[in-house]
Amino acid sequence: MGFKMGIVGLPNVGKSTLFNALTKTAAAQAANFPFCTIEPNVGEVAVPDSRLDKLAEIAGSKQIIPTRMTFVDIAGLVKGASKGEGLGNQFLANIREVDAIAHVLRCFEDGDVTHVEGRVDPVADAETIETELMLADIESIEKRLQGLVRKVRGGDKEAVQQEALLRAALAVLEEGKPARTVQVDAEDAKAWKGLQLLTTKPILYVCNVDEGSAAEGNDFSAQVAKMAAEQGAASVVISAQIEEEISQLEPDEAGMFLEEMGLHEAGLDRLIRAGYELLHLETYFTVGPKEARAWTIRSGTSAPKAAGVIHGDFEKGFIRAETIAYDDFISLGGEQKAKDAGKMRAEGKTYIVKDGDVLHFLFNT
Ligand SMILES: Nc1ncnc2c1ncn2[C@@H]1O[C@H](COP(=O)(O)OP(=O)(O)OP(=O)(O)O)[C@@H](O)[C@H]1O
Ligand SMILES: [Mg+2]
Repeated sequence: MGFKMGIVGLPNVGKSTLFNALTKTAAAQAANFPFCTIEPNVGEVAVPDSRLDKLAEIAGSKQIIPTRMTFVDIAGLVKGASKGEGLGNQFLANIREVDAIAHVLRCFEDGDVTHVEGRVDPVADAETIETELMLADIESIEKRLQGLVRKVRGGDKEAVQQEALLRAALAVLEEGKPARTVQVDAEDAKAWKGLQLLTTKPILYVCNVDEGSAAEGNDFSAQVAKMAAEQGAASVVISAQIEEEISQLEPDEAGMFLEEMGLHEAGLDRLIRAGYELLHLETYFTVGPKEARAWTIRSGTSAPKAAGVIHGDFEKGFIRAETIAYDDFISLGGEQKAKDAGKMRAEGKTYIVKDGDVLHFLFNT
């Protein structure tokens, strides 16, 4: 499965710098010129979770394997992109494939780093990008509606449902609002998601600030936070440049550096967690002497589906999940002690896995 966040924004705002920091590589070329990135860069990032270390310590696990999330560094978008300006709309398709958008906004002043609009104004930049995504959605909806005409006439149920959803999206888009403002009934949720409209993707605004503002943010990031709150979106403050420097350091060096900067944790950890929350993701654990491992599920996932994240056979042959809540595992001192205290539950097919559950699956082969 795996969840994907797309890093989106105007050219030269620090997207590739952020990507390199996240993936602790220099895989993406980051440089002070617009349209530096053309082909998307894809990387997997470990999701930080201190619970995993505690579980491993108690169980004496030899290996710790965090769960992962994919980030995609996408080429810069400009005004008119949906009409072929800049690098055009070829890479709007890259955005279509992601589950959520990390929208990087330039919140630093630096005369040496070119801003494509010649001024620093993150709220206006956000609107520019959102407008392009809305225009791209309108264009793709109009095309798709034409393609559906025949099937709808023929009474094809799926086509009728799609048409209704596309029209609902088009109505709000034509009022200048993103498609995510459409209220969708539960029975349409799956078809709605299947439309892959760009402006239905949840957004995390990433305020890329100067070094000195990494701890507290600045006026620009405050404006973004206000805008995000009005939209019901999330925002984080980060200095991509510093994060890239930190990502090159050894862990204890990085800790000292963070303290000097007045930061409690790397901004990247906050960003990854915010992405996780944005997608309503949760973690369960498998813990043994060999390894302690974290796995990602959507909140509300049943035990067999959760088992399927590890292996399809686990889902198909699912019998039950021996379950210990994280707090019980920790406070009682491990699996055996939790079992002795009657805190290991046998959960069946209808059990909804909870964040932090320590699971052991029993299955037929
Ligand atoms: N917080 C920051 N403070 C100062 N300079 C920064 C900051 N973040 C990034 N930069 C600089 O901005 C320039 C552009 O960065 P980067 O190449 O990451 O942008 P990009 O958004 O990927 O651009 P493109 O869309 O062209 O691929 C680089 O010179 C980088 O060092
Ligand atoms: Mg780039």
